[in-house]
Amino acid sequence: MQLAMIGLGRMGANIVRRLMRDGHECVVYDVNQDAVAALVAEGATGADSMGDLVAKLTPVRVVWMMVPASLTGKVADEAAAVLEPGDILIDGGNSNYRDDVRRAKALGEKGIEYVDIGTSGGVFGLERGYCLMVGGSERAYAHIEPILKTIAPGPGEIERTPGRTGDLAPEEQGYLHTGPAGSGHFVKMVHNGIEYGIMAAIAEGLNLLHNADAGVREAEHSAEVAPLEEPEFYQFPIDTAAVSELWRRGSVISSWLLDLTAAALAENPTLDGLAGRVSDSGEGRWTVKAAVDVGVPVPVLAASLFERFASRDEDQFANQVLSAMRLQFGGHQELPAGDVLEAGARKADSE
Ligand SMILES: O=C(CO)[C@H](O)[C@H](O)COP(=O)(O)O
Repeated sequence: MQLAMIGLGRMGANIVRRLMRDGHECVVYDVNQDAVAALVAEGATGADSMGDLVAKLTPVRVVWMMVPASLTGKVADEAAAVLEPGDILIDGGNSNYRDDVRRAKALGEKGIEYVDIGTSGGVFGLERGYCLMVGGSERAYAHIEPILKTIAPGPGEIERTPGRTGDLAPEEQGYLHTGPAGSGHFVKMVHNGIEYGIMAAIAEGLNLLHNADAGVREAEHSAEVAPLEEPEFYQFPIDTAAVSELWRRGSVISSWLLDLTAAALAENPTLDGLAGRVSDSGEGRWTVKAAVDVGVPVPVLAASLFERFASRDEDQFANQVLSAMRLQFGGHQELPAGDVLEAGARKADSE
Protein backbone atom coordinates (compact mmCIF):
# COMPACT_ATOMS: atom_id res chain seq x y z
CA MET A 1 0.00 0.00 0.00
CA GLN A 2 1.10 3.60 -0.52
CA LEU A 3 1.70 6.06 2.32
CA ALA A 4 3.13 9.56 2.54
CA MET A 5 5.18 10.50 5.61
CA ILE A 6 5.66 14.11 6.68
CA GLY A 7 8.36 14.48 9.33
CA LEU A 8 11.44 12.30 9.05
CA GLY A 9 12.87 12.50 12.55
CA ARG A 10 13.80 9.28 14.36
CA MET A 11 10.22 8.02 14.59
CA GLY A 12 8.97 9.07 11.14
CA ALA A 13 12.05 7.82 9.30
CA ASN A 14 12.04 4.45 11.07
CA ILE A 15 8.34 3.93 10.44
CA VAL A 16 9.04 4.52 6.74
CA ARG A 17 11.91 2.01 6.86
CA ARG A 18 9.71 -0.58 8.52
CA LEU A 19 6.99 -0.03 5.89
CA MET A 20 9.40 -0.26 2.95
CA ARG A 21 10.93 -3.46 4.31
CA ASP A 22 7.45 -4.99 4.09
CA GLY A 23 6.91 -3.85 0.51
CA HIS A 24 4.87 -0.69 1.08
CA GLU A 25 5.52 2.32 -1.13
CA CYS A 26 6.48 5.49 0.74
CA VAL A 27 6.54 9.11 -0.39
CA VAL A 28 8.45 11.26 2.09
CA TYR A 29 8.70 14.94 2.93
CA ASP A 30 10.53 16.98 5.56
CA VAL A 31 11.71 20.58 5.72
CA ASN A 32 15.17 19.03 6.11
CA GLN A 33 15.86 17.83 2.57
CA ASP A 34 18.90 15.82 3.79
CA ALA A 35 16.48 13.61 5.72
CA VAL A 36 14.43 13.19 2.52
CA ALA A 37 17.56 12.31 0.51
CA ALA A 38 18.59 9.67 3.08
CA LEU A 39 15.30 7.82 2.67
CA VAL A 40 15.26 8.26 -1.10
CA ALA A 41 18.62 6.45 -1.09
CA GLU A 42 16.84 3.60 0.72
CA GLY A 43 14.02 3.39 -1.80
CA ALA A 44 11.44 6.04 -0.84
CA THR A 45 10.07 8.63 -3.26
CA GLY A 46 11.09 12.12 -2.18
CA ALA A 47 8.95 15.25 -2.23
CA ASP A 48 10.15 18.84 -2.00
CA SER A 49 6.87 20.44 -0.90
CA MET A 50 3.50 19.49 0.49
CA GLY A 51 1.93 19.96 -2.96
CA ASP A 52 4.58 17.74 -4.55
CA LEU A 53 3.98 15.09 -1.88
CA VAL A 54 0.24 14.96 -2.47
CA ALA A 55 0.67 15.04 -6.27
CA LYS A 56 2.76 11.85 -6.01
CA LEU A 57 -0.06 9.93 -4.30
CA THR A 58 -2.95 8.05 -5.80
CA PRO A 59 -6.45 8.20 -4.23
CA VAL A 60 -7.31 7.28 -1.56
CA ARG A 61 -4.34 9.39 -0.42
CA VAL A 62 -2.98 8.49 3.00
CA VAL A 63 -0.73 11.07 4.64
CA TRP A 64 0.92 10.39 8.02
CA MET A 65 2.27 13.37 10.00
CA MET A 66 5.06 12.60 12.47
CA VAL A 67 6.06 16.05 13.66
CA PRO A 68 6.44 17.67 17.11
CA ALA A 69 3.03 18.38 18.68
CA SER A 70 3.68 22.14 18.48
CA LEU A 71 3.88 21.95 14.66
CA THR A 72 1.05 19.51 14.03
CA GLY A 73 -1.66 22.17 13.64
CA LYS A 74 0.31 24.09 11.04
CA VAL A 75 1.29 20.97 9.10
CA ALA A 76 -2.29 19.62 9.25
CA ASP A 77 -3.62 22.91 7.83
CA GLU A 78 -1.07 22.78 4.99
CA ALA A 79 -1.93 19.16 4.23
CA ALA A 80 -5.68 19.77 4.39
CA ALA A 81 -5.30 22.58 1.83
CA VAL A 82 -4.07 20.10 -0.80
CA LEU A 83 -5.91 16.88 0.17
CA GLU A 84 -9.29 15.96 -1.34
CA PRO A 85 -12.52 14.52 0.04
CA GLY A 86 -12.07 10.85 0.88
CA ASP A 87 -8.34 11.25 1.64
CA ILE A 88 -6.98 10.27 5.05
CA LEU A 89 -4.75 12.45 7.23
CA ILE A 90 -3.03 10.69 10.14
CA ASP A 91 -1.35 12.31 13.13
CA GLY A 92 1.05 9.80 14.66
CA GLY A 93 2.77 12.26 17.02
CA ASN A 94 2.10 12.92 20.70
CA SER A 95 -0.73 15.43 20.19
CA ASN A 96 -3.33 16.44 22.72
CA TYR A 97 -6.51 14.43 22.03
CA ARG A 98 -8.55 17.63 22.33
CA ASP A 99 -6.79 18.98 19.23
CA ASP A 100 -7.73 15.76 17.41
CA VAL A 101 -11.38 16.11 18.33
CA ARG A 102 -11.43 19.68 16.98
CA ARG A 103 -9.32 18.85 13.90
CA ALA A 104 -11.37 15.79 12.98
CA LYS A 105 -14.54 17.89 13.05
CA ALA A 106 -13.03 20.67 10.90
CA LEU A 107 -11.53 18.24 8.37
CA GLY A 108 -14.70 16.13 8.36
CA GLU A 109 -16.55 19.17 7.04
CA LYS A 110 -14.23 19.04 4.00
CA GLY A 111 -14.74 15.27 3.65
CA ILE A 112 -11.19 14.47 4.80
CA GLU A 113 -10.86 11.59 7.25
CA TYR A 114 -8.70 12.35 10.26
CA VAL A 115 -7.03 9.55 12.21
CA ASP A 116 -5.02 10.01 15.39
CA ILE A 117 -2.51 7.31 16.23
CA GLY A 118 -0.77 7.13 19.59
CA THR A 119 2.55 5.56 18.69
CA SER A 120 4.76 3.99 21.35
CA GLY A 121 8.08 2.31 20.73
CA GLY A 122 10.69 5.04 20.68
CA VAL A 123 14.07 4.40 19.14
CA PHE A 124 13.59 0.61 19.38
CA GLY A 125 10.52 0.67 17.15
CA LEU A 126 12.28 -0.04 13.88
CA GLU A 127 13.20 -3.54 15.02
CA ARG A 128 10.54 -4.23 17.66
CA GLY A 129 7.63 -2.50 15.97
CA TYR A 130 5.43 0.25 17.38
CA CYS A 131 2.40 -0.15 19.62
CA LEU A 132 -0.42 1.74 17.86
CA MET A 133 -3.55 3.24 19.44
CA VAL A 134 -5.83 4.32 16.61
CA GLY A 135 -8.72 6.80 16.75
CA GLY A 136 -10.89 7.49 13.71
CA SER A 137 -13.80 6.23 11.63
CA GLU A 138 -14.34 2.53 10.85
CA ARG A 139 -13.86 3.32 7.17
CA ALA A 140 -10.49 5.03 7.63
CA TYR A 141 -9.30 2.34 10.05
CA ALA A 142 -10.22 -0.46 7.63
CA HIS A 143 -8.39 1.33 4.82
CA ILE A 144 -5.11 1.79 6.73
CA GLU A 145 -5.12 -1.58 8.53
CA PRO A 146 -2.46 -3.11 6.21
CA ILE A 147 0.04 -0.41 7.17
CA LEU A 148 -0.89 -0.70 10.86
CA LYS A 149 -0.18 -4.43 10.69
CA THR A 150 3.30 -3.74 9.30
CA ILE A 151 4.23 -0.95 11.70
CA ALA A 152 3.00 -2.87 14.78
CA PRO A 153 5.18 -5.49 16.48
CA GLY A 154 2.95 -8.45 15.58
CA PRO A 155 2.43 -11.29 18.07
CA GLY A 156 6.20 -11.80 18.49
CA GLU A 157 7.40 -14.05 21.28
CA ILE A 158 4.73 -12.95 23.73
CA GLU A 159 2.69 -15.88 25.00
CA ARG A 160 -1.00 -15.75 24.16
CA THR A 161 -3.14 -14.54 27.06
CA PRO A 162 -5.06 -17.46 28.60
CA GLY A 163 -8.71 -17.34 27.54
CA ARG A 164 -8.00 -15.86 24.11
CA THR A 165 -8.72 -18.27 21.29
CA GLY A 166 -9.30 -18.23 17.52
CA ASP A 167 -7.78 -15.72 15.13
CA LEU A 168 -5.39 -13.20 16.62
CA ALA A 169 -7.19 -9.95 17.44
CA PRO A 170 -5.52 -6.67 16.35
CA GLU A 171 -4.56 -5.89 19.96
CA GLU A 172 -2.66 -9.19 20.07
CA GLN A 173 -0.65 -7.92 17.11
CA GLY A 174 0.12 -4.51 18.60
CA TYR A 175 -2.53 -2.20 17.16
CA LEU A 176 -6.07 -1.33 18.21
CA HIS A 177 -8.93 0.77 16.91
CA THR A 178 -9.79 2.54 20.16
CA GLY A 179 -12.84 4.48 18.89
CA PRO A 180 -13.58 7.79 17.16
CA ALA A 181 -10.98 10.48 16.43
CA GLY A 182 -9.25 11.63 19.61
CA SER A 183 -9.50 8.26 21.34
CA GLY A 184 -6.14 7.05 20.04
CA HIS A 185 -4.26 9.93 21.59
CA PHE A 186 -6.46 9.74 24.70
CA VAL A 187 -5.32 6.15 25.25
CA LYS A 188 -1.70 7.11 24.46
CA MET A 189 -1.94 10.02 26.90
CA VAL A 190 -3.00 7.68 29.71
CA HIS A 191 -0.26 5.24 28.63
CA ASN A 192 2.29 8.01 29.10
CA GLY A 193 0.76 8.99 32.44
CA ILE A 194 1.30 5.38 33.55
CA GLU A 195 4.82 5.54 32.07
CA TYR A 196 5.60 8.48 34.40
CA GLY A 197 4.27 6.54 37.40
CA ILE A 198 6.25 3.36 36.68
CA MET A 199 9.40 5.35 35.96
CA ALA A 200 9.03 7.28 39.21
CA ALA A 201 8.43 4.09 41.21
CA ILE A 202 11.57 2.43 39.82
CA ALA A 203 13.61 5.59 40.38
CA GLU A 204 12.38 6.09 43.96
CA GLY A 205 12.95 2.45 44.90
CA LEU A 206 16.47 2.44 43.49
CA ASN A 207 17.21 5.67 45.35
CA LEU A 208 16.18 4.02 48.61
CA LEU A 209 18.52 1.12 47.84
CA HIS A 210 21.23 3.65 46.92
CA ASN A 211 20.90 5.07 50.44
CA ALA A 212 20.66 1.75 52.29
CA ASP A 213 24.22 2.37 53.55
CA ALA A 214 23.23 5.60 55.28
CA GLY A 215 24.34 4.12 58.61
CA VAL A 216 27.86 3.56 57.28
CA ARG A 217 27.99 7.18 56.15
CA GLU A 218 26.38 8.52 59.33
CA ALA A 219 29.54 10.34 60.46
CA GLU A 220 29.45 12.48 57.36
CA HIS A 221 25.68 12.94 57.50
CA SER A 222 24.52 16.40 56.53
CA ALA A 223 23.57 18.69 59.38
CA GLU A 224 20.53 19.72 57.33
CA VAL A 225 18.60 16.60 58.20
CA ALA A 226 17.48 14.85 61.34
CA PRO A 227 19.96 12.26 62.61
CA LEU A 228 19.69 8.65 61.59
CA GLU A 229 18.38 7.02 64.73
CA GLU A 230 19.33 3.42 64.10
CA PRO A 231 22.39 3.42 61.86
CA GLU A 232 22.91 -0.30 62.47
CA PHE A 233 19.92 -1.03 60.24
CA TYR A 234 21.31 0.90 57.29
CA GLN A 235 24.63 -0.78 56.68
CA PHE A 236 23.93 -2.19 53.22
CA PRO A 237 26.12 -0.98 50.35
CA ILE A 238 23.69 -2.17 47.67
CA ASP A 239 24.84 -2.38 44.04
CA THR A 240 21.82 -0.83 42.30
CA ALA A 241 23.09 -1.84 38.85
CA ALA A 242 23.21 -5.47 39.99
CA VAL A 243 19.78 -5.33 41.66
CA SER A 244 18.11 -3.81 38.61
CA GLU A 245 19.69 -6.57 36.52
CA LEU A 246 18.52 -9.17 39.04
CA TRP A 247 14.92 -7.88 39.03
CA ARG A 248 14.75 -8.39 35.26
CA ARG A 249 14.87 -12.13 35.89
CA GLY A 250 11.63 -13.60 37.11
CA SER A 251 10.66 -10.79 39.46
CA VAL A 252 7.15 -9.39 39.66
CA ILE A 253 8.35 -5.94 38.57
CA SER A 254 10.35 -7.07 35.54
CA SER A 255 9.45 -4.80 32.64
CA TRP A 256 10.91 -3.01 29.65
CA LEU A 257 11.45 0.14 31.70
CA LEU A 258 13.43 -1.94 34.18
CA ASP A 259 15.42 -3.45 31.28
CA LEU A 260 16.32 0.08 30.17
CA THR A 261 17.19 1.08 33.75
CA ALA A 262 19.52 -1.92 34.06
CA ALA A 263 21.14 -1.03 30.73
CA ALA A 264 21.70 2.58 31.83
CA LEU A 265 23.20 1.55 35.18
CA ALA A 266 25.41 -1.11 33.58
CA GLU A 267 26.80 1.54 31.26
CA ASN A 268 27.16 4.26 33.90
CA PRO A 269 26.60 2.99 37.48
CA THR A 270 26.94 6.45 39.06
CA LEU A 271 24.87 8.10 36.31
CA ASP A 272 27.61 10.69 35.86
CA GLY A 273 26.69 13.43 33.43
CA LEU A 274 22.97 13.34 34.27
CA ALA A 275 21.81 16.26 36.39
CA GLY A 276 18.44 14.65 37.11
CA ARG A 277 16.38 17.46 35.63
CA VAL A 278 13.48 15.54 34.10
CA SER A 279 11.54 17.12 31.26
CA ASP A 280 7.90 16.48 30.44
CA SER A 281 6.37 16.96 27.04
CA GLY A 282 2.77 17.40 28.21
CA GLU A 283 1.15 13.98 28.28
CA GLY A 284 1.37 13.61 32.06
CA ARG A 285 -0.23 17.04 32.54
CA TRP A 286 -3.06 16.19 30.13
CA THR A 287 -3.64 12.90 31.94
CA VAL A 288 -3.98 14.61 35.31
CA LYS A 289 -6.24 17.32 33.80
CA ALA A 290 -8.51 14.66 32.25
CA ALA A 291 -8.66 12.82 35.57
CA VAL A 292 -9.70 16.03 37.34
CA ASP A 293 -12.32 16.72 34.64
CA VAL A 294 -13.98 13.33 35.07
CA GLY A 295 -13.37 13.12 38.81
CA VAL A 296 -11.12 10.07 38.78
CA PRO A 297 -8.37 9.79 41.42
CA VAL A 298 -4.89 9.35 39.95
CA PRO A 299 -2.65 10.10 42.95
CA VAL A 300 0.32 8.06 41.73
CA LEU A 301 0.27 9.60 38.26
CA ALA A 302 -0.12 13.12 39.68
CA ALA A 303 2.71 12.64 42.18
CA SER A 304 5.04 11.37 39.47
CA LEU A 305 4.24 14.39 37.31
CA PHE A 306 4.86 16.78 40.21
CA GLU A 307 8.15 15.01 40.96
CA ARG A 308 9.30 15.94 37.46
CA PHE A 309 8.45 19.60 38.12
CA ALA A 310 10.41 19.45 41.38
CA SER A 311 13.38 17.86 39.61
CA ARG A 312 13.67 21.09 37.62
CA ASP A 313 13.64 23.26 40.78
CA GLU A 314 10.10 24.42 40.09
CA ASP A 315 9.54 23.85 43.81
CA GLN A 316 12.25 26.31 44.76
CA PHE A 317 10.00 29.13 45.92
CA ALA A 318 7.91 26.68 47.95
CA ASN A 319 11.07 25.43 49.64
CA GLN A 320 12.18 28.99 50.33
CA VAL A 321 8.77 29.66 51.91
CA LEU A 322 9.19 26.56 54.08
CA SER A 323 12.61 27.67 55.16
CA ALA A 324 11.31 31.17 55.92
CA MET A 325 8.50 29.80 58.11
CA ARG A 326 10.93 27.58 59.98
CA LEU A 327 13.12 30.57 60.61
CA GLN A 328 10.10 32.61 61.74
CA PHE A 329 8.60 30.15 64.20
CA GLY A 330 11.75 28.52 65.56
CA GLY A 331 14.66 30.70 64.62
CA HIS A 332 15.98 27.70 62.70
CA GLN A 333 18.76 28.89 60.42
CA GLU A 334 19.15 27.43 56.97
CA LEU A 335 22.45 25.54 56.85
CA PRO A 336 24.76 25.61 53.86
CA ALA A 337 24.39 22.48 51.70
CA GLY A 338 26.61 19.64 52.93
CA ASP A 339 27.30 21.31 56.30
CA VAL A 340 28.22 18.68 58.88
CA LEU A 341 27.54 18.78 62.59
CA GLU A 342 28.52 16.30 65.22
CA ALA A 343 25.75 13.75 65.81
CA GLY A 344 25.14 15.06 69.35
CA ALA A 345 24.81 18.65 68.19
CA ARG A 346 22.31 17.64 65.52
CA LYS A 347 20.26 15.74 68.06
CA ALA A 348 20.19 18.74 70.37
CA ASP A 349 19.17 21.03 67.50
CA SER A 350 16.34 18.72 66.50
CA GLU A 351 14.88 18.51 70.00
O1 LIG B 1 5.66 8.65 24.00
C1 LIG B 1 6.73 8.30 24.41
C2 LIG B 1 6.95 6.93 24.90
O2 LIG B 1 5.77 6.25 25.05
C3 LIG B 1 7.81 9.31 24.46
O3 LIG B 1 9.02 8.81 24.77
C4 LIG B 1 7.36 10.45 25.28
O4 LIG B 1 7.31 11.57 24.43
C5 LIG B 1 8.19 10.86 26.45
O5 LIG B 1 7.40 11.75 27.15
P1 LIG B 1 7.97 12.79 28.18
O6 LIG B 1 8.91 13.69 27.39
O7 LIG B 1 6.79 13.55 28.69
O8 LIG B 1 8.70 12.00 29.23
